[in-house]
Amino acid sequence: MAKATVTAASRPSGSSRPSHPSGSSQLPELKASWWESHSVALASVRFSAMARRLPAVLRQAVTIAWQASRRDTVAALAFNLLAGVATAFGLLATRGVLQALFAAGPTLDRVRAAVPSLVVVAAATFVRSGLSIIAGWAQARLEPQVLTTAERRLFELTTQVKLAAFDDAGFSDEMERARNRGSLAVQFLTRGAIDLTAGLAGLAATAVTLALLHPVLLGALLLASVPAAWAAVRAARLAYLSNHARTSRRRRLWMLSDLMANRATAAELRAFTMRPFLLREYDIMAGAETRTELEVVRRQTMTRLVGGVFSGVATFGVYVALGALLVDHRLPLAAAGTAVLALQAARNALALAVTNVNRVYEEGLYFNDYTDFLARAGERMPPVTREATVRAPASIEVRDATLHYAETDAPAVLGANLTVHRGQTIALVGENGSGKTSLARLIAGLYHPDSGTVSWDGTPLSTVDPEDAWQHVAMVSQEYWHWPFTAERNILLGTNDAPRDGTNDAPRDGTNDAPRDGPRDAPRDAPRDGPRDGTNDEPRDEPRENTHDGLVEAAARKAGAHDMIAGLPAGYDTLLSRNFAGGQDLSGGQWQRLAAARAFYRDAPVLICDEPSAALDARAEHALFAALRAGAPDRITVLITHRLANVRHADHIYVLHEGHVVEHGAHLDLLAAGGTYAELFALQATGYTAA
Ligand SMILES: Nc1ncnc2c1ncn2[C@@H]1O[C@H](COP(=O)(O)OP(=O)(O)OP(=O)(O)O)[C@@H](O)[C@H]1O
Repeated sequence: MAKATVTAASRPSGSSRPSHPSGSSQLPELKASWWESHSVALASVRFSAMARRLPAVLRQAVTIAWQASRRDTVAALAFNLLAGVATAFGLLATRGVLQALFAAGPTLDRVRAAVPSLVVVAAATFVRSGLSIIAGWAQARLEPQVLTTAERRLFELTTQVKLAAFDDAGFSDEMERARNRGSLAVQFLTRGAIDLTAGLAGLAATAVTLALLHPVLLGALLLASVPAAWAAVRAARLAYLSNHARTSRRRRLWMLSDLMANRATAAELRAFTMRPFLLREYDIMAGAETRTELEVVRRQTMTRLVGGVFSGVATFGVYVALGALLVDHRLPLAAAGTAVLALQAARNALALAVTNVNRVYEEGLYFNDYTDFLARAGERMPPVTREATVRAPASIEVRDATLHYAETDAPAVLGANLTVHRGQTIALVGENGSGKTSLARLIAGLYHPDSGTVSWDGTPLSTVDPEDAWQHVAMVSQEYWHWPFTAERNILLGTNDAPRDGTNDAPRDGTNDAPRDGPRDAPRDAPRDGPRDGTNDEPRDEPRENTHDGLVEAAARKAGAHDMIAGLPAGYDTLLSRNFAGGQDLSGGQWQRLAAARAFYRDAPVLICDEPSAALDARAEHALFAALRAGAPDRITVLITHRLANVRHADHIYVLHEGHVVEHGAHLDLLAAGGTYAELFALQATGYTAA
């Protein structure tokens, strides 16, 4: 039996409370993220800088569209460009029509002379419409593919970045922006880029026509475009800046709305009469939000007004130039008539182009958040270290391990040392915040220590692909998620077995090397003995060890969850989420049983149980620990619990205080040592024995 060791540790000092100014929100200010200064700088660029930026944004949009579908990208761009060419043909043919009509001679002869050009005009109009429709079709096909590509890329990274990334306060903000707006921006940007192409193609067509009619008209057209483009870009920038400034307020509003209209908070909200406080917070946030929005709308309207006035003046100037050329006899009447039509078409094309310059610029800013997040997340990927591989470990050794979470001063774990062999159970105990969960995360390879090592069979986890290690870990964590899947899928989570409902996770190789009693890959539609809806006449007393269903059921039984699941309306097939039609919810203890069943099903050689019985009733707790003890000889078990009666069977107990291991040893040795463990144990025991 190991000797108990007791070391000294200092006690925590007192804490101070933040004070809140009265009359303002009592919710603390959300922290600014790294990207804020970056994107403010980006959003306040001048018109010229924006124009320089557009090609790069467009190139990025086309690149992502290209990745989504080459065929549709080419089709959308090419058909829009061809439609522009058809527009130019149509306009030039119009000049032929007007020339023929304005020529001298009898009306019938003039009309006859105009017919060939009229046919070209009609054909050009027909072709242009057809090309635009096909381009629109390609664009409509492209957009959902682009969105899927962008989202898929995002989720590939968010599910793979180091767990430590989530401890960075800015990361969730960045992720939210990229997820909520950034991915959508990719779709809008693609739409904007293609519409901009269409607008520019139309503009180019009319510009070519005007240049052929008279070069001066081209200059006039360009001059007329500037005010409208300026107004559009400025309005977009105002919208972006206001949106950007409102992010943290909107998040708070969202949080408040979730607190006030949520089943989970409804009871506590009432019992603690929190309604006035929450409504007041809402009023403060929503009031500020509305004021900001109204101010933005006012400034946008002013901008558009100024842009409109200048645009009108510029257009008037163009018509004056046209009139002067006509009076000067430097432009024939037919050409002047064509120029009027071309200018009309140019105005439409310009409106399309300007609207989409606006959109592309604005979406480009959001898109930038998306690409920046991808880059930032890419930096936080686990290192691709395949120097070594790990198999189911026979021993785990922690040497002088220290762990600091991001942006915290005090280490969560400080110089921890422990060794555990297969067949052993170690228990981590200590006060709240003493570092138990953090140490368990190090053991599981979810975090790597800042200094020191965690080795499995002598291989440091920092040198292996983390997924290699996680395949050998099962975890009943303190804060397990209520996965909105069926009861069965909740037990199967993350394993390579296919559920009967076909919502299988992507298969992973070698989920578990440890031999199991029965096959884990039984076919999805393996014959079932009877209904699983809980109305079965013949209760399934004996698990069918060698079938897929049998293994799920056996795990549920070990966790004391089978009877509960069998009693659900559709048994193992019951959806455990009230968000779905026919979905059910479970009590806290029932969810915890399910979490334990998941760990038993995974049957991994390393089992981490972090407060696995916190919500269980006494009988269920007793059964759970009996099941854990029964499986202990085949695995390494790490047990964290505040109920010390449950750790007395552990082979070795580690007592933590402020990240230090301050005592360790077997139960009886620690009692004999008379340290913190003995004190806490006696305290709990008194609770049961006191009269
Ligand atoms: N993700 C995190 N980011 C920053 N600090 C964290 C994080 N997780 C834990 N901590 C801090 O690290 C310290 C140790 O936390 P840990 O969860 O390991 O304690 P614990 O002993 O498991 O506590 P409990 O008994 O309450 O579960 C605490 O001070 C906690 O505030």
